[in-house]
Amino acid sequence: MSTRIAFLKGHGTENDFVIVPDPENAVALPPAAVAALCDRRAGLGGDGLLHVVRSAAHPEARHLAAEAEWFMDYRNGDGSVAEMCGNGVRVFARYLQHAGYATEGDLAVATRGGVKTVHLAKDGDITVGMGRAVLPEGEVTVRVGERAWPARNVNMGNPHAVAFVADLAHAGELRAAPPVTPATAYPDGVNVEFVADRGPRHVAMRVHERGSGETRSCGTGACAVAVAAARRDGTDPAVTGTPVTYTVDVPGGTLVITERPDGEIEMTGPAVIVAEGEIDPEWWAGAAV
Ligand SMILES: N[C@@H](CCC[C@H](N)C(=O)O)C(=O)O
Repeated sequence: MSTRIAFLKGHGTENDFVIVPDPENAVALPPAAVAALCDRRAGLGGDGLLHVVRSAAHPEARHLAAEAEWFMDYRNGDGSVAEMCGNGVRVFARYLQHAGYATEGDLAVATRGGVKTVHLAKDGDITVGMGRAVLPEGEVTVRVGERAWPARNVNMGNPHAVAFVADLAHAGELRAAPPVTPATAYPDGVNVEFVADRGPRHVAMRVHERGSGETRSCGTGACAVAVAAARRDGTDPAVTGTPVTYTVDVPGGTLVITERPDGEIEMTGPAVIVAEGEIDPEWWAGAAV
């Protein structure tokens, strides 16, 4: 008898994900199978995949099982592994609520970027504690065609290069990853954000995600942008002693990011479950080869 594999589809500010619930870590998900599921024409389609596993059942998260029952095994659309996904962790929590594994209140979720606390309300937006940003020394440069911008290196568990631009259209079509130099700043690749001002503590961004291409939102990217904007604007909460909140418009909606004087960052935004079903076993048999 063939294995039946369940899936759901969800999104957070239109950063969309295939969700594979697999509490006991019984489903093999090689990169080719992930890429096939995320394919927008021949698969289900998604910027990435959320593999929902009990921490105790996953070798990368077993040590976190006492802190967080669930592990977000996040994969990019090309099948590569990433440390963290800010929109993904909200959608992950929404799935746990939808499936009856979580109720209202605070929920700890293990990720490769550490344990994150998600605040679940009955409905409405979801807030997640994203932890602290790390800002490696040294400027980096982002290039698109003839244009080049100095950019801020911000690590939100995953790597980002944040470039402030006069016009988001200057990022062009973003069909390929924009070159970022020096390459040594990002040995594992980088997510690139282009940011334009919209008003006081209000910016808009576009993003080219490592392993996914241009997406309509990136939660860790929006946090990196808020952190870079606060340093640029003189509102760094570690310096002023006052929390600062930035509204970050993305092509798929709006995220609200607050950084506190101790460096802790909270992000609030929507998380939606769109559909659920079962993967055709015959298709699945061919997907991973
Ligand atoms: N869309 C995500 C980030 C997903 C991972 C990223 N592509 C990477 O490789 O680091 C988010 O919402 O944070």
